[in-house]
Amino acid sequence: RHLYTCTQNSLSLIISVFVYISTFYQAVLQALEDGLKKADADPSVKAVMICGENGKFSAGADIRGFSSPKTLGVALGPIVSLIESSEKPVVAAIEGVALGGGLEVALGCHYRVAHAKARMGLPEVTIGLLPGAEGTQRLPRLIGVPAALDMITTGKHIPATEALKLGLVDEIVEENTIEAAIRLANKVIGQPLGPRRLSLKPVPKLPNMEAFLQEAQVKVKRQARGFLAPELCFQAVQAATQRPFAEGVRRERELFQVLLSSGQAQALQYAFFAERAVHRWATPAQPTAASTFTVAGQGLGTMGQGIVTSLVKANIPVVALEQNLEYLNKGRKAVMVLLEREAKKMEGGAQKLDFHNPARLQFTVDFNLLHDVDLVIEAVFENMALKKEIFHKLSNICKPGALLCTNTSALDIDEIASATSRPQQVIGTHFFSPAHVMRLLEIIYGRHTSPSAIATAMQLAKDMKKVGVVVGNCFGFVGNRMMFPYVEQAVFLLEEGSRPEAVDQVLEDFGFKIGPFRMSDLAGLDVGWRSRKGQGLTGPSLPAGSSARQRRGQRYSPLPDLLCERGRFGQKTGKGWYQYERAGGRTATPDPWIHGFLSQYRDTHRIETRYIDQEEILERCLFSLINEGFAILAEGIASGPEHLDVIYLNGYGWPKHRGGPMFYASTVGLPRVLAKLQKYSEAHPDVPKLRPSAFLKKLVAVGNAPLKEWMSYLSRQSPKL
Ligand SMILES: CCCCCCCC/C=C\C=C\CC(=O)SCCNC(=O)CCNC(=O)[C@H](O)C(C)(C)COP(=O)(O)OP(=O)(O)OC[C@H]1O[C@@H](n2cnc3c(N)ncnc32)[C@H](O)[C@@H]1OP(=O)(O)O
Repeated sequence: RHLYTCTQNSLSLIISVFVYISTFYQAVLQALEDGLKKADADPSVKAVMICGENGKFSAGADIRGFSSPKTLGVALGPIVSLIESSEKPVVAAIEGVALGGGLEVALGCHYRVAHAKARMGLPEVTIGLLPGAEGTQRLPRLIGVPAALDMITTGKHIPATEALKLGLVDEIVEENTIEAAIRLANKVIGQPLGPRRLSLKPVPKLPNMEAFLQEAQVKVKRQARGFLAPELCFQAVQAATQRPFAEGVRRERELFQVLLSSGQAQALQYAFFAERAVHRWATPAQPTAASTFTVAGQGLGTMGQGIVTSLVKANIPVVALEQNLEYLNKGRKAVMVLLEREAKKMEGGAQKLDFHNPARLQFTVDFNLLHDVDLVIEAVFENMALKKEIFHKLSNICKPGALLCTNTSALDIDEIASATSRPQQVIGTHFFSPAHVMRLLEIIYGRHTSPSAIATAMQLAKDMKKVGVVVGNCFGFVGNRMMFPYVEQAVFLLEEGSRPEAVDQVLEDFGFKIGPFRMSDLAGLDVGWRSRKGQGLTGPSLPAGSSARQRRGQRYSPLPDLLCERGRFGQKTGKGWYQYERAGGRTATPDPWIHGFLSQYRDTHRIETRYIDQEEILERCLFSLINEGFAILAEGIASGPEHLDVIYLNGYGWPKHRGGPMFYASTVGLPRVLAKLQKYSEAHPDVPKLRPSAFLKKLVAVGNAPLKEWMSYLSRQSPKL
């Protein structure tokens, strides 16, 4: 909004462009263009400095504006060229963030000065696009192909210190960035600008450029699994290595248009805002212990270790408790290994991990040390009796205001709370494994959980840099409840004639990192087996005379139980739905034993084997999961479809470029989802999860309502959501 220019010795005017989350970026671009032209034409102006406002350079374009193609990055390209071609040195003063179009503007400048705390990146790939304002052509010329490819295909934000090492910025400062940029501008007045114009520079050569690119392309393709943007980002950078600048820019624009019309960009942009909408979710109450928790982690198994590690990473003081010294020492060792690893990753960054200080992290077997903590996260074995015993003890020992959280993936929060004298302070916190890596935290409120307890758990998620999603209490909550019918269909498909590798392949082609059978093998088949035994579906508590393939009048497949009875627990035993090179091995190979076992099983149960095509595999698995999502919304277990999508994107490996299951359903079209469910349900009348939910039917009946209107068709919402 202001134009300062540097005269020989004094500062008179600076362009200050604020494009942080602005919906007016067209106006900003115009102002930038006008200001530059004015500065160029004014002989009293000797140099130009571009900065942001309020300590932020630019977060790039307003993502909401991407729905109208005319207002896109391509409009920025000529302005970046204009900056670069200026006859007066232009210096970028980068504070806060320089992202996307913001960083492309900085790349057009002849010099870049950054504050030590600034972050830079080209995150377009994460919203399904590529840097379309010549960034894919300038960045490799500045920092080389490997580093540029890494930044552009991952979209990662890098700290200023790393940017300096890469040569992305010329200088970093701890104090006033703008003054430093002006100093630099004054210093370079009169120096030749040719060598500072990135479009004129060759892309730095690599001795093995072709081999490097080939390898990089394979890696990008492997990781992308149908997600177009990383591959097209790669192609744009590759063009920089093969063509002159202007031709590279033309290629960049072509690829940008492909992405824009792919549908994937819309899905990713939906996901971006869905995550923020879930973050914004608030109860009328305030958190009781915001940001000053002392947390006790109870139980140092795999989950507990991850939870303690993420608490320490979040700079929250932790008391880690185990039931005996043997388990404590084992847990402590594992936590220390994780923390050392995390500390290494953070080396060179602004933040240090403080975990050798007993005031920050303490290990104990003494329950009484929990007396003063603000919040406890219990992470013991998934067993109701054990959890109730612990909650009873916690309720007696912890101070009156302390929040009691249980890490459970399916158990009833109300029943756990009933063991305490303070059910209003009991809440479920479902972490995902590995808990120090996975961002999702399902926060489950019970019948008596108070709004301030929910607010405190949300605050905890925020402090731990996790995506907290508040949901109601039901078996499996949201994520696992939707997962059950998906896995159930996968197993039914095996009964009917498919193979684990065929089902997995279809879902991996859809974009999941691993299909349901690889996932079961990884998680351990015994986990579900234990749960089914607990529910009386298999094992000794199964009533005598039960039919092998029916439970409570519904279709049931005993296949996973039969595998467990044979000791096939998955990766840990070297055999499950696949075979592995050894117990604990990770390379899954189709197992002829399983194929033989399945055909014998079909013979025994007189099931006619049939060929099942990819469409049926995909639809039965995904539509049954989505159908459950509609039931969850109708029951008021979640606030809206965005919440379900955020859970699936952050906790269940749902491919981001498909926007989440409910968004996906909206792109397929609800009438089609309904018609397919009806068809499969008629073919399998004993499978209730294929019966279309009443809410889905209603949305179709009102004319395929758009996703953002779905909730308005429900009369009942949970009072706590
Ligand atoms: C001086 C230089 C001039 C430069 C001119 C640039 C003109 C650009 C022209 C063309 C460019 C095209 C390419 C692009 O730039 S694509 C966009 C690339 N940028 C991004 O992807 C950044 C996305 N945002 C983030 O990563 C984060 O929001 C961050 C900026 C790091 C801030 O994080 P945090 O502090 O955690 O805050 P939130 O994420 O919660 O965001 C706060 C609210 O702001 C909304 N937001 C953020 N970024 C954008 C955006 N780019 N467009 C629209 N809205 C954005 C976000 O939704 C939050 O709002 P709400 O809670 O209401 O949803």
